[in-house]
Amino acid sequence: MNKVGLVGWRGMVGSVLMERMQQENDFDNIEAYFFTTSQTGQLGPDIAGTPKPLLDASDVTALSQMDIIISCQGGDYTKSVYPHLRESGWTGYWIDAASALRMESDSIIVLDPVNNDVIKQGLEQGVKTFVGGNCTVSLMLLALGGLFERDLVEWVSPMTYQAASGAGARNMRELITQMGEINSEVKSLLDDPSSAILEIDKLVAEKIKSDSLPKDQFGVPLAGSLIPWIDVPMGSGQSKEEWKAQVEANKILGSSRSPIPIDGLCVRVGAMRCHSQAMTIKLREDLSVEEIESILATHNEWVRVIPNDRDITAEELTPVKVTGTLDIPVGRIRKLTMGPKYISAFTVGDQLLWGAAEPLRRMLRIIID
Ligand SMILES: NC(=O)C1=CN([C@@H]2O[C@H](COP(=O)(O)OP(=O)(O)OC[C@H]3O[C@@H](n4cnc5c(N)ncnc54)[C@H](OP(=O)(O)O)[C@@H]3O)[C@@H](O)[C@H]2O)C=CC1
Ligand SMILES: N[C@@H](CC(=O)OP(=O)(O)O)C(=O)O
Repeated sequence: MNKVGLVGWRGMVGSVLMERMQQENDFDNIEAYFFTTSQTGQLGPDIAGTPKPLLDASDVTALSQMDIIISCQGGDYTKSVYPHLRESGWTGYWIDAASALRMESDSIIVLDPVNNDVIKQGLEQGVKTFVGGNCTVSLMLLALGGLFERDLVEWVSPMTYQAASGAGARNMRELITQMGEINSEVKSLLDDPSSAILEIDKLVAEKIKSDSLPKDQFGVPLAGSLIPWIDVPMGSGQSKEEWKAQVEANKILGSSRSPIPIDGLCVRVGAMRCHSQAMTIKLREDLSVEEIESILATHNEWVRVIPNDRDITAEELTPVKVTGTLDIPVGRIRKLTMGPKYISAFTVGDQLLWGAAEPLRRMLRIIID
């Protein structure tokens, strides 16, 4: 059995990965070793047989005993350990959630329902580094996979509504705390049906703007508001999150032709762990909505086309419906007034599952099966 080293297993992405690996009995097919950056020697998780002491995640000699390493520890860890490990002569498989190695020429961004052929070809050619894609990119490609597969997309402009989880566990806590504090501020007025809504609104606005609202993580309020910027600025005027859409999507697709333009604005909203995206798409052909729906629905087993109906959309095409599942609903598909080749679509996906952990878990299975 392959020796598999797990780094970052107790973080948010890592915990979701552990859960999925248990659900799919992946531990039956590997010899698991748990590493840590902060708890060396402490007893590891009760996941894969008898708990063993945790190994030091900075110990290149210990890491190099592994056939496969999966890291959900983050980009700083990858940058500090990966080069030394490779320099030491280690030729095992490195599977990573962090963005650090995504655009390297000797790595493949993994999303096997979309680029299984690229992955298989890479394995045959001896590629050993496989990285999960940015969450919004992976979720968009799973939703629109059918159109990309048939080369029907001339360009896409995704406008995102990204959940707090993308910024980390502490940010999720901060969002809920903000929500609670805002509610507390007007609780007695809310309980009184005859109270004036404008008074409630005034107090809520004052609370959101006040210094007493906790905002150490996001820097500004998120509850009752939104943040139209994610990650650092690029010289192009894009945020880094926006820049990733085109470069990563085209790398995943492995297209040999000139890159498909993919660009839009990325916005943080007060959802917990599901990212949503409203997309304007220019197709290369004038297809009927029925044809488009059929192409999308048959691409992979997780995508679900939601009819462009008000009640069904409100029930099925929301973060609340999708959270904790591998479903990728895509709806609001209709022709736009700009012309017959312009369509809209809206999609939602769990950014910790398909957006982070699941592509890594599936890559492990591709290697070991
Ligand atoms: N959050 C996201 O949406 C996505 C994240 N990623 C990538 O995954 C990386 C990890 O992200 P994420 O899982 O959110 O990071 P977390 O902050 O949840 O976990 C990272 C590490 O922090 C350490 N840690 C310290 N205190 C705790 C604690 N109380 N509970 C759990 N872990 C603790 C753990 O390392 P140790 O056990 O060694 O101390 C853990 O592996 C990111 O840096 C990013 O590169 C990729 C896609 C999406
Ligand atoms: N940047 C994403 C989460 C993330 O970790 O992305 P990446 O894996 O590309 O660094 C978000 O904030 O929603």
